[in-house]
Amino acid sequence: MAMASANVLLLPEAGSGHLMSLIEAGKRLLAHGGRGDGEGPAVTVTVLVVRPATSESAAEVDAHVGRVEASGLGVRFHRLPAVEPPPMGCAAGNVQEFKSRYMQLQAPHVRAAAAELGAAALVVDFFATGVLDAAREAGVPTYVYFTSTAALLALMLRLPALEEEVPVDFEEFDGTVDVPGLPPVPAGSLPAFMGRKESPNFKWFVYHGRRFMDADGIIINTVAELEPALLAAIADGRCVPGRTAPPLYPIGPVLDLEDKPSSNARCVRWLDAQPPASVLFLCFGSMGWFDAAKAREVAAGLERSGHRFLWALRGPPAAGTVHPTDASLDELLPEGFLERTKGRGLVWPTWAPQKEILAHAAIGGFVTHCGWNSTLESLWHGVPLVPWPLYAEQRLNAFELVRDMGVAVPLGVDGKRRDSFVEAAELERAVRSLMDDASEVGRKAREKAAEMKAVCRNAVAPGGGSSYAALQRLLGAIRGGFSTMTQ
Ligand SMILES: COc1cc(-c2[o+]c3cc(O)cc([O-])c3cc2O[C@@H]2O[C@H](CO)[C@H](O)[C@H](O)[C@H]2O)cc(OC)c1O
Ligand SMILES: O=c1ccn([C@@H]2O[C@H](COP(=O)(O)OP(=O)(O)O)[C@@H](O)[C@H]2O)c(=O)[nH]1
Repeated sequence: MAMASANVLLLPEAGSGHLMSLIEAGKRLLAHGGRGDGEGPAVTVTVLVVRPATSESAAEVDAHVGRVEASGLGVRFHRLPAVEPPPMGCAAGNVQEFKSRYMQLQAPHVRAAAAELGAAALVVDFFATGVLDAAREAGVPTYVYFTSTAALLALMLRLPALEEEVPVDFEEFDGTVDVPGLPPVPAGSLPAFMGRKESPNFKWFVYHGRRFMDADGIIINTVAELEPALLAAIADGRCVPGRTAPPLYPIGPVLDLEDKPSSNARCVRWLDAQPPASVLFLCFGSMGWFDAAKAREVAAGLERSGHRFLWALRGPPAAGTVHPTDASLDELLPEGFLERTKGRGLVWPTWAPQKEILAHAAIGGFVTHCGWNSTLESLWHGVPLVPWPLYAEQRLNAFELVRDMGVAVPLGVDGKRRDSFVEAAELERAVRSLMDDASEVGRKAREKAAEMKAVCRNAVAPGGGSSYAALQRLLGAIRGGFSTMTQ
């Protein structure tokens, strides 16, 4: 008798960044799934869409879901009923708690959807471990999809023990923290929201760290060869001694890398006229923005460095929103800056076509907020980095890029006394150290980035690649569990 397709349900966090990443992973499952032994595909993928709590986020999610639906790739969508958000806004300081509680409230609807849609497996965002029990009760094997690094995963697995081991709050701790697989991590490189142990955000990350161990597997957007020591430490049980970690599936880089027609944006055309590897690109993710005080330091640092640059500069979000606005250059930049740097620099005051820019031969370095997607995009194109972390887990990413992977040169960011502030002289120093031909530090970072480009591309190559193989193992596990369920 022919076997039915295994329907894999995906539960992304209710916002567009994590949703896009999980949908990309879903596309890979579909593409690798192949044909079943009947007429249809071996695997189908259905995204459970959680209604975001804000209208800003809902509009983004609707737009992205609409695009994927229209693409005809076969990803299906199932909208979960609306739930009343937890009684708190998305105010600064409680974001991790809000996301975790909001996802936990979806549990009854996830269980109902699993029954209605006939789930072979459920893959949940890392903010959604609060639905694991409901999935287990419904008898559905459940995997966590981790959108960030193996370093953050190792830290979160270690967090319940670290909470006991470190006698004070991390924000008051001057020492280093042991994350197996990383050099000792200075407390200042831990995510800021982990600063106080009594904060709900910290407690939720401890909770998620514990719950990851209950999953049937952890799918992670990294490449085995990018973070080998960390993945080995997790798999060998060094993060949670005495317990066997769930199987790990490093399937990255999970990025939307399809060839798209050129955007023909003016900033890309401007790059066409620049020499190879001569331009420094500065861009700070979907939520990074600068006030005039910070922007003036950047302008002065770039001007004094003498290097070419393309700077995607955004201004503060409008009241009640999280996304930056287009920059008002007159308000943010020092007088005369644009005239003085004309020809060797371009300030781009709106959303930039980042992937196309990083792919351009003129780009020689990237000053980044260290968002993990931006980092992977940079490595995919072999572009070395200058890390300027701003929010979420980015301080840890910055530490790993410099100290572990060696693909970045260090930048002194004052995150303790001043909110991620960088002095002009420090930026100038870091830019020179990456971009000057004579810089030994820069040469090493460029070499490492080129090595990582090869690593990323080899990983997804059909047949021998490590990410390709991890996807095959994952599909085998899902299909194997499914055939047992349907016998
Ligand atoms: C990784 O730790 C955190 C990530 C986030 C976070 O959450 C998030 C939620 C959304 O609904 C939409 C988003 O765009 C988004 C982005 C985001 O941070 C970025 O996530 C990327 C992965 O997709 C990547 O890891 C970047 O480095 C992050 O900057 C939020 C958070 O606390 C609020 C985290 O601790
Ligand atoms: O001006 C911009 C800013 C960001 N991005 C894209 O937005 C994503 C940002 O994801 P990341 O994980 O780096 O950071 P986040 O914005 O989620 O903090 C990446 O794919 C970038 O290419 C972009 O295309 N243009």
